[in-house]
Amino acid sequence: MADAIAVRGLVVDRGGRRVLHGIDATVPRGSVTGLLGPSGSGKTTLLRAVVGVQVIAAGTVTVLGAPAGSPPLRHRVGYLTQAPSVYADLTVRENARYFATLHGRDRAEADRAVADVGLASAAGQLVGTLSGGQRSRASLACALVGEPELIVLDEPTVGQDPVLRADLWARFHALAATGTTLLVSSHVMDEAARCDRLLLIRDGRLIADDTPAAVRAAAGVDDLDEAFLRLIRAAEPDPSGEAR
Ligand SMILES: Nc1ncnc2c1ncn2[C@@H]1O[C@H](COP(=O)(O)OP(=O)(O)OP(=O)(O)O)[C@@H](O)[C@H]1O
Repeated sequence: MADAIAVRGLVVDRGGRRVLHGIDATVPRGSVTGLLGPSGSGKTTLLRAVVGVQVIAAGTVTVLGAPAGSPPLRHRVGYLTQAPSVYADLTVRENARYFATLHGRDRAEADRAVADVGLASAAGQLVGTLSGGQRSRASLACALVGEPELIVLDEPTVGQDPVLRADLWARFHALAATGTTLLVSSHVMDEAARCDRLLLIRDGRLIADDTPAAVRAAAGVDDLDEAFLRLIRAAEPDPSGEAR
């Protein structure tokens, strides 16, 4: 199966500082791949490079066979940023229908996207009056409504309760089963366990690119939380300055 994303030697500087140090990674089509790592490790920067909104210093990012951010990808890639990107003065339904129109989708598809994120009962509510978690789901509906082939989600489940989180993950896997590729960043380890593959990043370097089972095996523990801690510690330089 061809890869949906191929990242080769990706180097990114932000604010005069190197934040990605030569990342090599692939994301298979039709999978849910989790991007995990401590705060500030470079997850959002990597996602920005994949959707083509990040200036890069070196390397290549190929998405669905084309250079990241190139015009043919505009309707093929969906991106959910951490900051909600919906219109506060429109209702949830109006937002979804607006984004649906941009992608040549009809009203029924917009309404289905709203229902899929559990917002059917708030469809007529102004986005500006929603809770933070609801607003983030309204953004998610707008990112999904065009049915892009690749969906890049930056912490889509922050602020959601456990039942909603489980529903959203079921939705992600249902999309992957139809051939859609999802790349999802998260801080939450129980979400890592739900992924087909994991990319673990620390200080701008990839320290694991594998299945959850292989990550557990590599660390020698069953608990994914503990496995990540071990892999992160193993990648830390020891006091003599040598990598362990
Ligand atoms: N606009 C910016 N200007 C300068 N430095 C930035 C900018 N945005 C991010 N950085 C720095 O780049 C590094 C990586 O940030 P990034 O947002 O990619 O991390 P992250 O893993 O997504 O973090 P979090 O989990 O907290 O969202 C951090 O050190 C951050 O301070």
